[in-house]
Amino acid sequence: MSEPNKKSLPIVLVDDEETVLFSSKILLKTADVSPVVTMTDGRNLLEFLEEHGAAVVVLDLVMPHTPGTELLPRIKERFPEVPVIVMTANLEIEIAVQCMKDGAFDYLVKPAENSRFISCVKRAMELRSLRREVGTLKHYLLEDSLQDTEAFAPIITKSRKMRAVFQYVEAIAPSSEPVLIIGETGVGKELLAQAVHSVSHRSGQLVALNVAGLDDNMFSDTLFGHRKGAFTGANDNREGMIAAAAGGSLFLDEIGDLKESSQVKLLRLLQERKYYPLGSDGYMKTDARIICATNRDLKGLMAEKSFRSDLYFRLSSHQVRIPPLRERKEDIPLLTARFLEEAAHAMGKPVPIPPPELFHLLNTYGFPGNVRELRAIAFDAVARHQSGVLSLERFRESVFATGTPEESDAMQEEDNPFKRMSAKLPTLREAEVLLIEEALERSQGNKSVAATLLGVSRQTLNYRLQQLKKGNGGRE
Ligand SMILES: Nc1ncnc2c1ncn2[C@@H]1O[C@H](COP(=O)(O)OP(=O)(O)OP(=O)(O)O)[C@@H](O)[C@H]1O
Repeated sequence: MSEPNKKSLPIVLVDDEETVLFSSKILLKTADVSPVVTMTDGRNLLEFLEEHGAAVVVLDLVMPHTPGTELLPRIKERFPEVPVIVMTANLEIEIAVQCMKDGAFDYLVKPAENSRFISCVKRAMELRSLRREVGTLKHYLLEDSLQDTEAFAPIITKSRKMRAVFQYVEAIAPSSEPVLIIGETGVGKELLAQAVHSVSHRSGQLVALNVAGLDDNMFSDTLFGHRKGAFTGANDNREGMIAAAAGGSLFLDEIGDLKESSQVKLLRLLQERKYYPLGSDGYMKTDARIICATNRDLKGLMAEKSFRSDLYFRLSSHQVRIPPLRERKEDIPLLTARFLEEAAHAMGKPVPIPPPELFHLLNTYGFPGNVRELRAIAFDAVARHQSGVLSLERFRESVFATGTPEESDAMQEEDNPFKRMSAKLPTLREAEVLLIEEALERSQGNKSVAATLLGVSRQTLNYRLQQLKKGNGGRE
């Protein structure tokens, strides 16, 4: 059966006794299980499932028109993904065995104990949601397609790795479990968090909070809000961000920097879906989906005991890693073109033409600041540009000569290859050969780019190459 949409699928109760239906519906509602649809006649069931689908079917076995024993095999044949719980007043072990053979999820004897009934329905719902997720994942992996391209439109990419990320995000969209987005700084985690929210079509809004640097009180107050008089200066009730995210998503950025005392509170929120505003004895409930992101190594932080492992495991039910830009270089031209255009519009200049060798040059670079760094480089180049074709030299300066002071120091101390040489230094000629070879390799043989990397003109590089070929290393 095709999934009709991503809304919550109903729990369908089928029983000829209206009173049983009524009390079961109320019972499920009080346990937060909804939506519930009831039917007194099993003859309409298959048609209903065809049209609306179901999370779970609870089926009475003894009914006048179509007994549950007849319906069960037909449901399993046409809708194998829907778990069916069968109920009967008679405890007949042979019927139970037959139902389980026919694919029933579980078997309950009427009148079923309330807690057993609820837990059975909840387990069946979990199974259904897993089947739904696996089904969607399979569909994406086989079809390589996205249903909601709009949601991902702000993320510019043609990388297969990113496409796989989108497919995964779409597959987990209906789930209400948290999502953890990891990746280096500037890879686009916040953009992806927005896409996770858009693709899940929740009715509420996306509310974002950067938790780095928040002490525990600030974290609790910002997230959970407070009641009037909770502390000095709390003159009014204030709603927290979690309330603003009702029906939507809460994005917690820099989660690796969350203080340990706040980690406990977040864990409780995730587990119980409840929170206490500061100064309140009564709890509030939330249905907001939690999306977290970090560029820190959470496993490393767990090993150092600065990030709780129970929180990590709770957060990472759905984990998404965004690859760094150097692992998807095919995105560099697209992103550069977009950023040059954006920069030109922002600065009221005509969109500049990138020089043909630009992408070779950019491909040689590792982009530690990822897309954010590329964006900054493009904006800087446009700011300094006058007209026509952009100067490759401008990019070279941005890319290779704008290391931070710390980076320059590190270069002197650690990365200077000569410092590590215990034996004799290479001669100038040897060093020149090595440098030229390395530049040509990095630029994949493109001489203009190699020359730019070496800080000389193409003519000079050609001249040096000719001299080296002749074997005189440039001696006149
Ligand atoms: N694929 C992309 N297409 C367009 N813009 C992008 C893309 N990826 C990132 N950006 C832009 O790069 C900048 C950084 O992205 P973002 O803030 O999402 O990164 P981040 O991974 O959350 O970084 P940090 O870890 O430092 O918070 C933003 O201006 C964002 O719009």
